[in-house]
Amino acid sequence: MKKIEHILFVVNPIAGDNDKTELIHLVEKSLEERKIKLTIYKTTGVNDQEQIQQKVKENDFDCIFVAGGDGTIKIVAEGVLNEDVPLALFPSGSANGFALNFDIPETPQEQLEVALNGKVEHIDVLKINDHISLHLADFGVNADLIKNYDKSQLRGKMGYLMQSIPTLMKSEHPYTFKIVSEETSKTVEASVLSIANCQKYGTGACINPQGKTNDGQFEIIAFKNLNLIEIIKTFTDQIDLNPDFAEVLSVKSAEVFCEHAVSFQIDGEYLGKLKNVKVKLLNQAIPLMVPTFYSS
Ligand SMILES: Nc1ncnc2c1ncn2[C@@H]1O[C@H](COP(=O)(O)OP(=O)(O)OP(=O)(O)O)[C@@H](O)[C@H]1O
Repeated sequence: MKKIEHILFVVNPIAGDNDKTELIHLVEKSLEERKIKLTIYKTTGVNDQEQIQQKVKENDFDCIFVAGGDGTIKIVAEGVLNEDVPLALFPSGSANGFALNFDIPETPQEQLEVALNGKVEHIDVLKINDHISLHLADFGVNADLIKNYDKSQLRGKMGYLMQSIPTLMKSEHPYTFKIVSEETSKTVEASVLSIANCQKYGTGACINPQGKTNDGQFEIIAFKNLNLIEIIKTFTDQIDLNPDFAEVLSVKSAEVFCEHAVSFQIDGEYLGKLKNVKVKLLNQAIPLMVPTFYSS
Protein backbone atom coordinates (compact mmCIF):
# COMPACT_ATOMS: atom_id res chain seq x y z
CA MET A 1 0.00 0.00 0.00
CA LYS A 2 1.26 3.50 -0.84
CA LYS A 3 2.13 5.97 1.93
CA ILE A 4 -1.01 7.17 3.73
CA GLU A 5 -1.44 10.92 3.32
CA HIS A 6 -5.16 11.64 3.42
CA ILE A 7 -7.98 9.68 5.08
CA LEU A 8 -11.74 10.05 4.86
CA PHE A 9 -13.48 9.10 8.10
CA VAL A 10 -17.18 8.31 7.64
CA VAL A 11 -19.00 8.31 10.98
CA ASN A 12 -22.63 7.35 11.45
CA PRO A 13 -23.49 9.27 14.66
CA ILE A 14 -26.64 7.27 15.40
CA ALA A 15 -25.38 3.74 14.64
CA GLY A 16 -25.59 1.39 17.62
CA ASP A 17 -27.02 4.25 19.69
CA ASN A 18 -23.51 4.95 21.10
CA ASP A 19 -21.46 8.13 21.43
CA LYS A 20 -18.54 8.24 18.98
CA THR A 21 -16.84 11.39 20.31
CA GLU A 22 -13.98 9.46 21.94
CA LEU A 23 -13.37 7.43 18.79
CA ILE A 24 -13.28 10.59 16.68
CA HIS A 25 -10.80 12.21 19.12
CA LEU A 26 -8.60 9.10 19.07
CA VAL A 27 -8.47 9.09 15.27
CA GLU A 28 -7.91 12.87 15.06
CA LYS A 29 -5.04 12.75 17.58
CA SER A 30 -3.32 9.69 16.08
CA LEU A 31 -3.47 10.98 12.53
CA GLU A 32 -2.26 14.42 13.58
CA GLU A 33 0.78 12.78 15.26
CA ARG A 34 1.48 10.92 12.02
CA LYS A 35 0.92 14.07 9.91
CA ILE A 36 -1.90 12.39 8.00
CA LYS A 37 -4.64 14.71 6.73
CA LEU A 38 -8.14 13.78 7.93
CA THR A 39 -11.54 14.63 6.45
CA ILE A 40 -14.52 13.66 8.61
CA TYR A 41 -17.95 13.05 7.11
CA LYS A 42 -20.83 12.50 9.54
CA THR A 43 -23.76 10.76 7.92
CA THR A 44 -27.20 12.38 8.06
CA GLY A 45 -29.35 9.56 6.75
CA VAL A 46 -30.07 11.59 3.56
CA ASN A 47 -28.03 11.29 0.34
CA ASP A 48 -24.99 10.00 2.25
CA GLN A 49 -23.82 7.77 -0.57
CA GLU A 50 -23.85 10.63 -3.11
CA GLN A 51 -22.02 12.93 -0.66
CA ILE A 52 -19.34 10.30 -0.01
CA GLN A 53 -18.95 9.61 -3.76
CA GLN A 54 -18.51 13.33 -4.37
CA LYS A 55 -15.81 13.63 -1.66
CA VAL A 56 -13.95 10.61 -3.05
CA LYS A 57 -14.02 12.06 -6.58
CA GLU A 58 -12.76 15.47 -5.39
CA ASN A 59 -9.92 14.11 -3.18
CA ASP A 60 -7.19 11.52 -3.39
CA PHE A 61 -7.98 9.47 -0.27
CA ASP A 62 -5.63 6.62 0.61
CA CYS A 63 -8.14 4.90 2.87
CA ILE A 64 -11.72 5.33 4.09
CA PHE A 65 -12.34 4.66 7.78
CA VAL A 66 -15.95 3.67 8.53
CA ALA A 67 -17.54 3.90 11.99
CA GLY A 68 -21.03 2.41 11.97
CA GLY A 69 -22.89 -0.85 11.54
CA ASP A 70 -23.38 -3.06 8.50
CA GLY A 71 -25.75 -0.52 6.92
CA THR A 72 -23.12 2.24 7.00
CA ILE A 73 -20.39 -0.02 5.58
CA LYS A 74 -22.73 -0.94 2.77
CA ILE A 75 -23.53 2.71 1.95
CA VAL A 76 -19.80 3.47 1.71
CA ALA A 77 -18.76 0.28 -0.12
CA GLU A 78 -21.51 0.60 -2.72
CA GLY A 79 -20.58 4.25 -3.28
CA VAL A 80 -16.88 3.60 -3.91
CA LEU A 81 -17.10 0.21 -5.58
CA ASN A 82 -14.90 1.11 -8.56
CA GLU A 83 -12.52 3.53 -6.83
CA ASP A 84 -9.97 1.04 -5.40
CA VAL A 85 -9.72 2.86 -2.04
CA PRO A 86 -9.38 0.43 0.91
CA LEU A 87 -12.01 0.53 3.65
CA ALA A 88 -11.06 0.19 7.32
CA LEU A 89 -13.72 -0.79 9.84
CA PHE A 90 -14.53 0.66 13.26
CA PRO A 91 -17.57 -1.51 14.03
CA SER A 92 -20.05 0.49 16.11
CA GLY A 93 -23.53 -0.45 15.00
CA SER A 94 -26.13 -2.68 16.59
CA ALA A 95 -25.33 -5.22 13.88
CA ASN A 96 -21.64 -5.68 12.96
CA GLY A 97 -21.86 -9.03 11.23
CA PHE A 98 -19.64 -8.06 8.32
CA ALA A 99 -16.69 -7.03 10.54
CA LEU A 100 -17.05 -10.23 12.55
CA ASN A 101 -15.96 -12.20 9.47
CA PHE A 102 -12.56 -10.49 9.26
CA ASP A 103 -11.27 -10.78 12.85
CA ILE A 104 -11.51 -7.00 13.32
CA PRO A 105 -10.41 -6.45 16.94
CA GLU A 106 -12.64 -5.05 19.68
CA THR A 107 -10.97 -1.87 20.90
CA PRO A 108 -10.75 1.36 18.87
CA GLN A 109 -6.96 1.46 19.45
CA GLU A 110 -6.53 -2.00 17.93
CA GLN A 111 -8.93 -1.14 15.10
CA LEU A 112 -6.85 1.93 14.32
CA GLU A 113 -3.71 -0.23 14.24
CA VAL A 114 -5.39 -2.53 11.66
CA ALA A 115 -6.58 0.50 9.68
CA LEU A 116 -3.07 1.96 9.47
CA ASN A 117 -0.79 -1.09 9.55
CA GLY A 118 -2.95 -4.08 8.60
CA LYS A 119 -2.95 -5.75 5.19
CA VAL A 120 -5.31 -5.23 2.26
CA GLU A 121 -7.63 -8.12 1.37
CA HIS A 122 -9.71 -7.84 -1.81
CA ILE A 123 -13.12 -9.30 -1.10
CA ASP A 124 -15.88 -10.58 -3.36
CA VAL A 125 -19.19 -8.76 -3.50
CA LEU A 126 -22.56 -10.10 -4.65
CA LYS A 127 -24.86 -8.21 -6.98
CA ILE A 128 -28.41 -9.32 -6.15
CA ASN A 129 -30.90 -7.85 -8.64
CA ASP A 130 -29.93 -4.13 -8.45
CA HIS A 131 -28.44 -4.29 -4.94
CA ILE A 132 -24.98 -5.00 -3.58
CA SER A 133 -24.56 -7.61 -0.83
CA LEU A 134 -21.33 -7.67 1.13
CA HIS A 135 -22.40 -10.10 3.73
CA LEU A 136 -25.54 -12.28 3.86
CA ALA A 137 -28.91 -12.14 2.16
CA ASP A 138 -31.81 -14.48 2.77
CA PHE A 139 -35.37 -15.43 2.00
CA GLY A 140 -37.73 -16.58 4.75
CA VAL A 141 -37.91 -16.44 8.53
CA ASN A 142 -34.79 -14.30 9.16
CA ALA A 143 -36.01 -11.67 6.67
CA ASP A 144 -39.38 -11.69 8.50
CA LEU A 145 -37.45 -11.09 11.73
CA ILE A 146 -35.67 -8.08 10.23
CA LYS A 147 -38.99 -6.69 8.96
CA ASN A 148 -40.48 -7.00 12.47
CA TYR A 149 -37.33 -5.54 14.10
CA ASP A 150 -37.52 -2.50 11.78
CA LYS A 151 -41.12 -1.87 12.88
CA SER A 152 -40.34 -2.23 16.61
CA GLN A 153 -39.01 0.48 18.96
CA LEU A 154 -36.32 -1.61 20.67
CA ARG A 155 -32.89 -1.53 18.90
CA GLY A 156 -29.84 -3.78 19.24
CA LYS A 157 -29.59 -7.52 19.98
CA MET A 158 -32.41 -7.31 22.54
CA GLY A 159 -34.67 -5.88 19.83
CA TYR A 160 -33.97 -8.93 17.63
CA LEU A 161 -34.48 -11.31 20.55
CA MET A 162 -37.85 -9.77 21.44
CA GLN A 163 -39.09 -10.21 17.87
CA SER A 164 -37.85 -13.79 17.40
CA ILE A 165 -40.75 -15.71 18.99
CA PRO A 166 -43.62 -13.67 17.44
CA THR A 167 -41.84 -13.93 14.06
CA LEU A 168 -41.49 -17.72 14.34
CA MET A 169 -45.15 -18.04 15.27
CA LYS A 170 -46.36 -15.95 12.32
CA SER A 171 -44.04 -17.13 9.51
CA GLU A 172 -45.53 -19.64 7.09
CA HIS A 173 -42.35 -21.66 6.56
CA PRO A 174 -41.08 -23.85 4.95
CA TYR A 175 -41.12 -22.35 1.44
CA THR A 176 -40.35 -23.92 -1.92
CA PHE A 177 -37.42 -22.51 -3.91
CA LYS A 178 -35.99 -23.40 -7.31
CA ILE A 179 -32.28 -22.66 -7.70
CA VAL A 180 -30.84 -22.44 -11.21
CA SER A 181 -27.12 -21.96 -11.78
CA GLU A 182 -24.42 -23.00 -14.24
CA GLU A 183 -23.52 -25.80 -11.82
CA THR A 184 -26.97 -27.13 -10.92
CA SER A 185 -30.73 -26.78 -11.05
CA LYS A 186 -32.73 -28.01 -8.10
CA THR A 187 -35.85 -27.47 -6.01
CA VAL A 188 -35.59 -27.27 -2.22
CA GLU A 189 -37.92 -26.73 0.73
CA ALA A 190 -36.48 -24.38 3.32
CA SER A 191 -37.41 -22.14 6.24
CA VAL A 192 -34.47 -19.87 5.41
CA LEU A 193 -32.62 -19.77 2.08
CA SER A 194 -29.34 -17.89 2.56
CA ILE A 195 -27.20 -16.35 -0.15
CA ALA A 196 -23.90 -16.11 1.62
CA ASN A 197 -20.69 -14.29 0.74
CA CYS A 198 -19.47 -14.42 4.37
CA GLN A 199 -19.54 -17.07 7.10
CA LYS A 200 -21.15 -15.38 10.09
CA TYR A 201 -24.22 -13.39 11.09
CA GLY A 202 -23.82 -10.48 13.54
CA THR A 203 -24.93 -12.80 16.35
CA GLY A 204 -21.78 -14.88 15.73
CA ALA A 205 -23.75 -17.79 14.24
CA CYS A 206 -21.57 -19.42 11.58
CA ILE A 207 -24.06 -20.44 8.91
CA ASN A 208 -21.58 -20.85 6.08
CA PRO A 209 -18.48 -22.67 7.38
CA GLN A 210 -17.21 -23.27 3.80
CA GLY A 211 -17.49 -19.60 2.85
CA LYS A 212 -14.40 -17.73 1.65
CA THR A 213 -14.80 -14.09 0.74
CA ASN A 214 -12.26 -14.03 -2.09
CA ASP A 215 -12.66 -17.33 -3.94
CA GLY A 216 -14.97 -16.24 -6.78
CA GLN A 217 -17.79 -18.38 -5.38
CA PHE A 218 -20.64 -17.92 -2.95
CA GLU A 219 -22.90 -20.37 -1.14
CA ILE A 220 -26.64 -20.89 -1.27
CA ILE A 221 -27.72 -22.63 1.92
CA ALA A 222 -31.16 -24.15 2.35
CA PHE A 223 -32.02 -24.44 6.05
CA LYS A 224 -34.61 -27.16 5.89
CA ASN A 225 -35.89 -26.71 9.45
CA LEU A 226 -35.19 -24.57 12.49
CA ASN A 227 -33.78 -27.34 14.69
CA LEU A 228 -32.67 -25.63 17.92
CA ILE A 229 -29.74 -28.00 18.59
CA GLU A 230 -28.37 -27.47 15.08
CA ILE A 231 -28.84 -23.69 15.43
CA ILE A 232 -26.89 -23.76 18.72
CA LYS A 233 -24.12 -25.73 16.97
CA THR A 234 -23.65 -22.85 14.52
CA PHE A 235 -22.35 -20.82 17.50
CA THR A 236 -19.61 -23.38 18.15
CA ASP A 237 -16.46 -24.18 16.19
CA GLN A 238 -18.22 -26.66 13.96
CA ILE A 239 -16.57 -27.87 10.77
CA ASP A 240 -19.68 -28.56 8.68
CA LEU A 241 -23.45 -28.22 8.80
CA ASN A 242 -25.53 -31.35 9.34
CA PRO A 243 -27.01 -32.20 5.87
CA ASP A 244 -30.42 -33.02 7.44
CA PHE A 245 -30.47 -29.44 8.74
CA ALA A 246 -28.86 -27.53 5.88
CA GLU A 247 -28.00 -28.20 2.25
CA VAL A 248 -25.13 -26.15 0.80
CA LEU A 249 -24.46 -25.30 -2.85
CA SER A 250 -21.30 -23.45 -3.94
CA VAL A 251 -21.92 -21.47 -7.13
CA LYS A 252 -20.52 -18.60 -9.22
CA SER A 253 -23.90 -17.12 -10.21
CA ALA A 254 -27.51 -18.18 -9.68
CA GLU A 255 -31.14 -17.35 -10.04
CA VAL A 256 -33.64 -18.22 -7.29
CA PHE A 257 -37.35 -18.59 -7.97
CA CYS A 258 -39.99 -18.87 -5.21
CA GLU A 259 -43.33 -20.56 -5.62
CA HIS A 260 -44.98 -17.66 -3.75
CA ALA A 261 -43.45 -14.28 -2.85
CA VAL A 262 -41.25 -14.66 0.27
CA SER A 263 -39.69 -12.02 2.59
CA PHE A 264 -36.16 -11.12 1.51
CA GLN A 265 -33.34 -9.17 3.16
CA ILE A 266 -29.85 -8.10 2.12
CA ASP A 267 -27.23 -7.32 4.80
CA GLY A 268 -29.94 -6.51 7.34
CA GLU A 269 -32.08 -4.38 5.03
CA TYR A 270 -35.61 -5.70 4.45
CA LEU A 271 -36.58 -5.53 0.76
CA GLY A 272 -40.17 -6.83 0.84
CA LYS A 273 -41.60 -10.07 -0.51
CA LEU A 274 -39.94 -11.24 -3.72
CA LYS A 275 -40.52 -14.14 -6.12
CA ASN A 276 -37.21 -14.09 -7.93
CA VAL A 277 -33.61 -12.90 -7.46
CA LYS A 278 -30.62 -13.01 -9.80
CA VAL A 279 -27.19 -13.21 -8.15
CA LYS A 280 -23.89 -12.34 -9.82
CA LEU A 281 -20.47 -12.33 -8.13
CA LEU A 282 -18.08 -9.39 -8.51
CA ASN A 283 -14.74 -11.02 -7.81
CA GLN A 284 -12.43 -9.27 -5.30
CA ALA A 285 -14.21 -5.97 -5.88
CA ILE A 286 -13.59 -4.30 -2.50
CA PRO A 287 -10.21 -3.68 -0.83
CA LEU A 288 -10.53 -4.05 2.94
CA MET A 289 -7.98 -3.50 5.73
CA VAL A 290 -7.71 -6.67 7.84
CA PRO A 291 -5.33 -7.73 10.65
CA THR A 292 -1.99 -9.06 9.39
CA PHE A 293 -2.80 -12.46 11.01
CA TYR A 294 -6.13 -12.75 9.16
CA SER A 295 -6.39 -15.71 6.82
CA SER A 296 -9.45 -16.13 4.57
N1 LIG B 1 -27.62 11.06 11.20
C1 LIG B 1 -28.47 10.07 10.91
N2 LIG B 1 -29.75 10.10 11.36
C2 LIG B 1 -30.62 9.09 11.08
N3 LIG B 1 -30.29 7.99 10.36
C3 LIG B 1 -29.03 7.89 9.90
C4 LIG B 1 -28.06 8.92 10.15
N4 LIG B 1 -26.90 8.54 9.56
C5 LIG B 1 -27.13 7.35 8.96
N5 LIG B 1 -28.39 6.96 9.16
C6 LIG B 1 -29.00 5.68 8.73
O1 LIG B 1 -28.41 4.63 9.51
C7 LIG B 1 -28.58 3.40 8.80
C8 LIG B 1 -27.35 2.53 8.92
O2 LIG B 1 -27.16 2.18 10.26
P1 LIG B 1 -26.18 0.96 10.62
O3 LIG B 1 -26.75 -0.31 10.06
O4 LIG B 1 -24.81 1.30 10.21
O5 LIG B 1 -26.23 0.98 12.17
P2 LIG B 1 -27.07 0.06 13.18
O6 LIG B 1 -26.96 0.65 14.53
O7 LIG B 1 -26.60 -1.37 13.06
O8 LIG B 1 -28.51 0.20 12.65
P3 LIG B 1 -29.81 -0.72 12.98
O9 LIG B 1 -30.05 -0.67 14.47
O10 LIG B 1 -30.90 -0.01 12.16
O11 LIG B 1 -29.47 -2.10 12.47
C9 LIG B 1 -28.87 3.79 7.36
O12 LIG B 1 -30.22 3.51 7.09
C10 LIG B 1 -28.63 5.29 7.32
O13 LIG B 1 -29.43 5.93 6.37
